Amino acid sequence: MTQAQLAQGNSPLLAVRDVSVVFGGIIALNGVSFNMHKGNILGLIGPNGAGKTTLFNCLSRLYQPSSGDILMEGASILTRPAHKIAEIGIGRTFQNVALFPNLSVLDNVRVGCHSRTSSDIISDSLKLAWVRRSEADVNKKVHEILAYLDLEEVGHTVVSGLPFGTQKRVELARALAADPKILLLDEPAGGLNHEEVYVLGDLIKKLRDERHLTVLLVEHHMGLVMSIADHVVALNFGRKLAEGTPAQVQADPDVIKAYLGSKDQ
Ligand SMILES: Nc1ncnc2c1ncn2[C@@H]1O[C@H](COP(=O)(O)OP(=O)(O)OP(=O)(O)O)[C@@H](O)[C@H]1O
Repeated sequence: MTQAQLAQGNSPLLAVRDVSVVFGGIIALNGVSFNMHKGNILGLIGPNGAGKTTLFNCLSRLYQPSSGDILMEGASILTRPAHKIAEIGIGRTFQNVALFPNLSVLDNVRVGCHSRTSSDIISDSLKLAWVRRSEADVNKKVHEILAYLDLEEVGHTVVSGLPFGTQKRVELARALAADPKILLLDEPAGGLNHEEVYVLGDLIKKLRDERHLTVLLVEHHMGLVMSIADHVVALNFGRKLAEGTPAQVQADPDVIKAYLGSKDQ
């Protein structure tokens, strides 16, 4: 058990309970359960078609499980629509980046703050004092996040003109702007070069250590997962194959077999 788990009495921040997802005749997830503990990085791995994206989409509420439950701080998230998950502290990034390409970096990150501000059209148009205060707070926060992620220099640049690696960092900045407790990262290393993956790994660890974020990382890049995850869950054919520390999962015969194929093949 990690220090973080000991400190919180081992009750999970997020609990996946016996989750199954069936698409027509295909069982994409079959009774998957695991816990995510505060301040941990959890790596979700598995070969192609294992069910990682399906589970990620359940956590971000794009898919509704056919059975089972997902609890955040003890309360089910399954009644919440996808556009309301930021309010309960779940942030996400997308595999292929889903920013507003024609807006600046600053404006994209401002959008992320929106889920945590409570303005309305009348207060906005009258520029009431509390709206002005809230705008100032948003600007302060956006600049703090850009500085944290080393994006200040490109703050006024339109996103579509930026390299892919930088766009991924902008997406991370937008997710952080909503003050998430849990950050769901969908293949963040996809499309990055060796050096960028290394920098990304350091950044994710920094978010855990300095901002006390809990991170779920769906990733094919084994080097990244095994070097930064506190806990790893391996899926195969929709079932949980193994879980434990990176070293335990890497040494698990069923995991090795799933990745390499059996000797008979
Ligand atoms: N919308 C869908 N409709 C029908 N079947 C689906 C759907 N989404 C996923 N599946 C099936 O569910 C299974 C799990 O797929 P999923 O995409 O979750 O796996 P994955 O581990 O993310 O794979 P990859 O690493 O290739 O992205 C696969 O058999 C897939 O074909």
